[in-house]
Amino acid sequence: MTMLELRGISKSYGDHKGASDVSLVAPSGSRTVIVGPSGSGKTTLLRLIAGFEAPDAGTISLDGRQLHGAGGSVPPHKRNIAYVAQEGALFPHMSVGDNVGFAMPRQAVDRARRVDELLEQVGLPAGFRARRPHQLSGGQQQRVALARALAQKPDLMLLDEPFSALDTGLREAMRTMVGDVLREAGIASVLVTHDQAEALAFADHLVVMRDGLVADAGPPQRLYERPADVETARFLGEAIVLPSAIVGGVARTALGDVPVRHEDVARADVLVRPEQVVVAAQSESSMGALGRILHRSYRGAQWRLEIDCRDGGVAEPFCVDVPAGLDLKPGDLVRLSVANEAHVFPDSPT
Ligand SMILES: Nc1ncnc2c1ncn2[C@@H]1O[C@H](COP(=O)(O)OP(=O)(O)OP(=O)(O)O)[C@@H](O)[C@H]1O
Repeated sequence: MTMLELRGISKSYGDHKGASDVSLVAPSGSRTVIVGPSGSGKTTLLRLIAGFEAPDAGTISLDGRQLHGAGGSVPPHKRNIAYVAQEGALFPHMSVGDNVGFAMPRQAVDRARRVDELLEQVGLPAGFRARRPHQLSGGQQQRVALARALAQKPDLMLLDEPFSALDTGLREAMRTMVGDVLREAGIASVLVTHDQAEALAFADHLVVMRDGLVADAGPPQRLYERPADVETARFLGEAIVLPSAIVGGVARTALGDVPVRHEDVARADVLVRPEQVVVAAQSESSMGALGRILHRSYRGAQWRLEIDCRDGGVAEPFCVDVPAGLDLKPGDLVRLSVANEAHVFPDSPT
């Protein structure tokens, strides 16, 4: 079932196009992530969904109820949508308890109990209720902002880069916590981020934006493994793009023959992810394409090798992680092959 539906949404700021004819369908109860480079239109889309701005064209509906369209626009406070911004945006002059209880009637008898429950839900002790925002760390402020948003009992939670000010470890912990809290509360969400790893980890429905347009959308695994185009592939991770001919379900590439699901064509671009590349010392194997190690960097359990296979026909050097036990150094020659199926880009030249 469809939860959120945007049809033909456009929004310009003077000559700048924030969003161009965006259509997007988020499934019911989903955790949708909008990801894209800076300036691609992610925040614009979120603000249009929240109702902070009106689109120049198009319709927006939530659970079958039209929020914006020919019939007019529902004001933001009547959309029952919560918005958590990058910095949390807590009211600085109010206590944590008053921030969280902001949307609750002041005289409600169970207000204090409900505030404590919400604080507990986001992992904060009830003792924090009397503190002011400046007495909290960045992560704690984000937890309070989330509790305040949950207090609204929204139909949809919009999260605009809510973890970007946090350091890596805390960021991951917060992301997991937010995902769990939203799942338990049964609240659908749309998260905006420019971080592809975060997008892949949080999403069950991923939307990649570029220049105000939706470049690709679907389950994250599908987008990572079978992206619509080369730019999306590169945005979501390291991508080795190999021109090839396809004959009988096999792509003839510079890194050897690779099975593909595609009809025969004389020329197609094939995507190989680095984790599919098998690297062996030249002394160990005489099979596969020949490459040379340009650099290596230590990553604890692995080495990241930058490999040059331009003589073999791969246009650019690429990086592959190998187990730390594999003693391969810059200058060494290696044999390369590809494991598993590869993806053929649908817009490949034929
Ligand atoms: N209020 C505004 N006035 C003029 N131009 C705007 C306004 N808001 C956004 N834009 C422009 O619209 C485009 C999309 O901006 P938006 O903030 O949606 O991008 P974004 O993908 O969220 O970027 P970031 O990751 O840097 O936050 C940009 O070119 C931006 O300069």
